[in-house]
Amino acid sequence: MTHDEPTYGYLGPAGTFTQAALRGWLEQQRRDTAGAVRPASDEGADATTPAAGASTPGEASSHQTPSSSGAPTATDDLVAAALERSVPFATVPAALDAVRSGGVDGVMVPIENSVEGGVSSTLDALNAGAGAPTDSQLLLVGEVLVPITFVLAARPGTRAEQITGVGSHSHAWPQVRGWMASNLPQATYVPTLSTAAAAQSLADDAAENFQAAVCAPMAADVFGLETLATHIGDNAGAVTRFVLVTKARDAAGRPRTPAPTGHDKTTLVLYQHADRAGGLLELLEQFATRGISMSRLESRPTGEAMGSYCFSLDIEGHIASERVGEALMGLKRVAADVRYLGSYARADKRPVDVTPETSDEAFADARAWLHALR
Ligand SMILES: O=C(O)C(=O)C[C@]1(C(=O)O)C=C[C@@H](O)C=C1
Repeated sequence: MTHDEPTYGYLGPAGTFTQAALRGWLEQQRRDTAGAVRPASDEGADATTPAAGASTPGEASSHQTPSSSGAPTATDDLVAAALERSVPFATVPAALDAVRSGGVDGVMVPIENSVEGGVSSTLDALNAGAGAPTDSQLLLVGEVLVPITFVLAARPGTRAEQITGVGSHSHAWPQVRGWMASNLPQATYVPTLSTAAAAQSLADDAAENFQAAVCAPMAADVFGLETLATHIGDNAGAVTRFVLVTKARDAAGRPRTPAPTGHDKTTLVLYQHADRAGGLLELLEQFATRGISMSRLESRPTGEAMGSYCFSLDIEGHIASERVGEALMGLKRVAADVRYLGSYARADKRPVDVTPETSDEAFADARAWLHALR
């Protein structure tokens, strides 16, 4: 993009949880850059480098912090303006394509839910471009956690007994299945592209085979629906994790990986050479021997043949650290393909746990020792 201020996309329409995640990420960026205080790092973060994410769309600014009085501030205005410029996309692949083509600078997409697990469509769409030429590769540069609260919404005046179908996103429905079985057993599920898309169809009188939507409270507001029931999620603590995706390189050809913060994670996709006993163990050993903890691991079909899988995973630590770098080199030797999807700050800011024998210093000492022997 050539304009000064970045433009973001999200899985839309307005009122999705993904839009809420984008708002949360923009607010966090503004707080971080306004505060401009770097956390102490165990992973090579350097007090002179910009805060994580500042090299991504969102950009550093010297604007004031939000006021404690609650009065609107310049920071609030900037977030509101960024949201105003943001673009809804009907599907995750469409949103990622817009980043690749330069139509937007970054997009927020759902990747993992605490009840339903990985969002397969996102994992597959991210991986689809990861083996592509460098100029169309994508990079994860940040994450956001959003607590999920569902409502049942319908056109004003709709009565419960008139509801024979309920529209929602495929990841939302399993999170309310118990409530539906107890409260609307007659209703069948109708899949929609997002929770807010179901609400929008009702508002537009375009819903086919459903009279109510499972969506965020915000979507019911945006589309002028009546809320028939609140807090209908089966798990009150449900959380969805979203990631901000940009192009791997900016217009000047610089890599966009944000600087280490000391509380980073790295997302990878690994391919085995051939299915054989201990194949996955061989990949995971690369992390274990370097004291690297994993926070997500799932297998996804490669689509090439029955039983052919790759592994999508998140590990603790930043690619700039010695231990993660060494693990990636180890993987490069033993795996058929290693796809790096990004290193970025954890939303919960939990510091990476580094033991003395896996610290950057320990790796540097060992290398110096070997060098002296050779
Ligand atoms: O449909 C939405 O509102 C979304 O933002 C998508 C999505 C998802 O893909 O998991 C996000 C959070 C909820 O868990 C359900 C749906």
